[in-house]
Amino acid sequence: MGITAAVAGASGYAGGELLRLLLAHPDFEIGTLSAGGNAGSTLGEHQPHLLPLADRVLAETTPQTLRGHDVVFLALPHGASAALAAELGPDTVVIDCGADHRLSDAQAWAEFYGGEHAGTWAYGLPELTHADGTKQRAQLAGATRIAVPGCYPTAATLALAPGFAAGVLEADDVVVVAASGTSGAGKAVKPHLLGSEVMGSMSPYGVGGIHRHTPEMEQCLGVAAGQGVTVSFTPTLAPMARGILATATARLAPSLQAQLADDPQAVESAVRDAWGRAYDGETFVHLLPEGRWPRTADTLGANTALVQVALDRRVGRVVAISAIDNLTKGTAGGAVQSANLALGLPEGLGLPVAGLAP
Ligand SMILES: NC(=O)C1=CN([C@@H]2O[C@H](COP(=O)(O)OP(=O)(O)OC[C@H]3O[C@@H](n4cnc5c(N)ncnc54)[C@H](OP(=O)(O)O)[C@@H]3O)[C@@H](O)[C@H]2O)C=CC1
Ligand SMILES: CC(=O)N[C@@H](CCC(=O)OP(=O)(O)O)C(=O)O
Repeated sequence: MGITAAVAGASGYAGGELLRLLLAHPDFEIGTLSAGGNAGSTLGEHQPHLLPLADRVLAETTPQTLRGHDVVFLALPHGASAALAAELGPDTVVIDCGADHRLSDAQAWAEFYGGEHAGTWAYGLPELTHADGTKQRAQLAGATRIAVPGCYPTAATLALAPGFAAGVLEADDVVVVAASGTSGAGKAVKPHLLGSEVMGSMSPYGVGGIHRHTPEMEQCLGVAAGQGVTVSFTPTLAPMARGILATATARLAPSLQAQLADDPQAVESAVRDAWGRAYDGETFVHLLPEGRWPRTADTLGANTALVQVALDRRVGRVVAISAIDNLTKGTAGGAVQSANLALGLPEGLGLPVAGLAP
């Protein structure tokens, strides 16, 4: 008998991507599928691409329907997971795709989300490089409660963390601008996501340091730097269903700044080496060869992050770019990768590394 997995929020985008990946995973058996108002309908009505599960009836999302599985994946709106997880028993591995347990700073939670902070779970970004050179995956092995990162923080962190861990970047001048496909906003109907609004146009939103992923990026990069990092983040909406392209820039650390005029080549090598070291041997995060740039199309449907880094010599800034599929590495793929680690399975088991381009 395989490892039994329930998916709450199965009718949504994140839930659908979780099920696509779980269907291809050799060790998971898919148990309860649940939803909110759509409970009682079949999965096929909401996820027609998941043919093998089309006739499964969606249960209500309650502790009773989710109990009795080895793993429960929660792909629910913010605020729904704490009460459910409390009823699931300490031995059940709970993987939460929502934001409720990502932040360790209750004040940041109150400022960006409002309401009471539900507590902090192990942060599910295995490739996050810490200041001491270790990786976040060490904290996920055997964990029973895991918070899956937000999609933008996944992209921004994987782009910049190597530079902070290696001490080549300044912590107080980080700028991230990222473009996301519309599936990042979920399935619920929103006027600004109508096809006629999105097609043929790109638009910014959450401008001015107010997007709730800002403190999450600062938390991740702070772990990499071993000190506080401040980030100016601007999200934009792109006319595509999936994908995030994050462009992140940060000022060079003072020692490298000083070296720039005399020996720019040495500075460039120090920068490239930092990223090369961090991602050498990683299955899902790739530093591209020099001169090649990340494209969202190359990550579609794959649990990968493609990263490139360059030095802007003229202004002494490092430019790091990453591409992910927001629903795969940015949500469901990251969730399954973390579940593999929690359960002692090979980290990459069942996860795709090949994208869908063009
Ligand atoms: N989309 C993305 O790229 C990312 C999403 N996430 C997170 O994943 C979670 C799900 O997001 P996403 O799939 O995009 O959202 P969707 O709106 O597409 O799906 C939401 C799911 O939750 C269910 N649901 C809604 N309200 C309730 C409720 N009160 N009780 C039980 N179930 C409910 C819905 O069921 P019904 O159909 O019945 O309404 C649906 O299955 C969110 O926390 C999101 O922040 C994280 C990273 C990236
Ligand atoms: C395009 C778009 O709208 N994206 C979402 C982020 C998606 C994500 O990662 O969400 P959670 O933190 O909610 O899990 C947004 O900006 O709110």
